[in-house]
Amino acid sequence: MISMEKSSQISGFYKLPPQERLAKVKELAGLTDEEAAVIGATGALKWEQVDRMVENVIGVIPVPLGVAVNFRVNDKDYLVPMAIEEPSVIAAASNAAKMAREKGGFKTSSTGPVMRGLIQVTEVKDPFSARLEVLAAKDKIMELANAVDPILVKFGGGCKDVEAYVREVPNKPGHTMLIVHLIVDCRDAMGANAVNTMTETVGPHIEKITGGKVYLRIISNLADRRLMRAKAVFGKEAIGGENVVDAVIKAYEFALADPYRAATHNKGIMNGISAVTLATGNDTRAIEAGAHAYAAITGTYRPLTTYEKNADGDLVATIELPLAVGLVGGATASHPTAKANVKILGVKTATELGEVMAAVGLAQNFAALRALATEGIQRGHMQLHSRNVAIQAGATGDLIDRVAEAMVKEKKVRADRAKELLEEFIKQ
Ligand SMILES: CC(C)(COP(=O)([O-])OP(=O)([O-])OC[C@H]1O[C@@H](n2cnc3c(N)ncnc32)[C@H](O)[C@@H]1OP(=O)([O-])[O-])[C@@H](O)C(=O)NCCC(=O)NCCSC(=O)C[C@@](C)(O)CC(=O)[O-]
Ligand SMILES: NC(=O)C1=CN([C@@H]2O[C@H](COP(=O)(O)OP(=O)(O)OC[C@H]3O[C@@H](n4cnc5c(N)ncnc54)[C@H](OP(=O)(O)O)[C@@H]3O)[C@@H](O)[C@H]2O)C=CC1
Repeated sequence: MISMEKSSQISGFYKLPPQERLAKVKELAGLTDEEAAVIGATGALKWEQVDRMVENVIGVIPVPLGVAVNFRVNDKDYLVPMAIEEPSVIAAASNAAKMAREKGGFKTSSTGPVMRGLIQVTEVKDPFSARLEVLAAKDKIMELANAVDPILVKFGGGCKDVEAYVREVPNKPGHTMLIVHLIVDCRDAMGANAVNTMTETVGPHIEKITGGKVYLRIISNLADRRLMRAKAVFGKEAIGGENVVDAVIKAYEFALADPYRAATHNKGIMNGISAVTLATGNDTRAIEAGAHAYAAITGTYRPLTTYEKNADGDLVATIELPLAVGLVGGATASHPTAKANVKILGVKTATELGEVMAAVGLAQNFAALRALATEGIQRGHMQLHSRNVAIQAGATGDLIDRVAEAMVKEKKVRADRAKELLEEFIKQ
């Protein structure tokens, strides 16, 4: 925190070289040499690379990168890079993927890499008539949109359709807006820049057609035309018996019945999906926004997965959610670690990436539900979290594992106990 007598108003901060910004922040925030050095350790990334990725750069914050194993998706094996700070997530994904293999792993499908670009048209006198005029001018609108992205069109993508909706403004009864949607196939791009450019390009033409005033022109993160689906059958014996099948179904029903539980259920899914999103340099906020908006698309917030029992008594699990991820554009192609991670994964298209991510989300959710509905989450999770607790208590070297193991054995994974154990071990 900056002390009271120092101001955070620093005009031109962004014009400084990153190391000078770091020095300034060090002075203002009273960082030690060691703290400043940690922030400034850019590792394999060069200062000029990070400085061009975002603004006001002073360093990097490395996040652990792990690889989930055992994934078999559509009869192909994948190593899944996951960037995440939370322990037990990667172990859990690998655990579920191992159990899924017995019945063939994951089967996936999708609706293709299609996004919606939104154009808000206000002050339209006759919105229902204007809507029809927009739809009638669809070909011209698509032509204008596609003219600004010939590369996307060359790859088979581009604006493919136009939709239009008259929306009532809830806090102003009787007051409407016309919302025009550009339906854009983004191929291997996430598509935000491409779609936003298209919406801005066609804006003036939409004003001409409708006689209204165009305001916002922006992609929608509720990517309901870019749905990724995955399914797996977990054999009852492989997961611990028919009672475990029933227990997982009950856990799912809890999420169906109660939005408070559904939020945590979906958080567990996103543990896996966000970790792959980050590892591949994709936009974690776009993915999270899309997933949670889709979970609430019926008006009730619901789990993104389903669980049921088949005729053999095995557990059948499915997932469906929007996943707007790309292999070109954004940081996906500019961040060297993201590029290497895509190589580890071995996906060739953005849709293949999205489908594998759906499988990871399903695996993650199943592992968590199985643990929650049987022994509880803490045994597996806390066992792995115990090392963090030991480090927080000041343990280093061999002492980290000794303190962690002792806490797990005692079933007391707590900071105060870690400190006590550490003191005991140091005295010995
Ligand atoms: C943690 C496990 C996997 C232990 O599970 P276990 O039964 O002790 O594992 P196992 O010894 O039988 O091993 C099975 C496989 O799991 C993997 N595995 C096993 N251990 C490791 C490890 N140390 N490091 C890496 N991988 C590991 C590994 O692939 C292994 O296969 P093998 O290599 O032996 O052929 C299990 O208890 C589990 O799946 N727990 C679920 C944990 C979880 O979901 N964590 C997420 C964080 S909690 C949260 O944020 C979400 C939540 C829970 O709130 C969501 C919700 O409420 O729905
Ligand atoms: N609401 C949101 O989610 C928003 C997100 N963003 C950000 O936008 C970025 C993603 O935008 P995006 O449009 O994907 O990125 P880019 O604009 O960087 O990349 C997409 C472009 O790459 C070119 N391209 C080359 N090969 C292909 C191919 N095989 N498939 C598709 N396109 C190809 C296309 O044409 P060309 O070469 O002509 O450009 C395409 O327009 C992310 O950084 C995201 O964080 C930005 C605004 C809002």
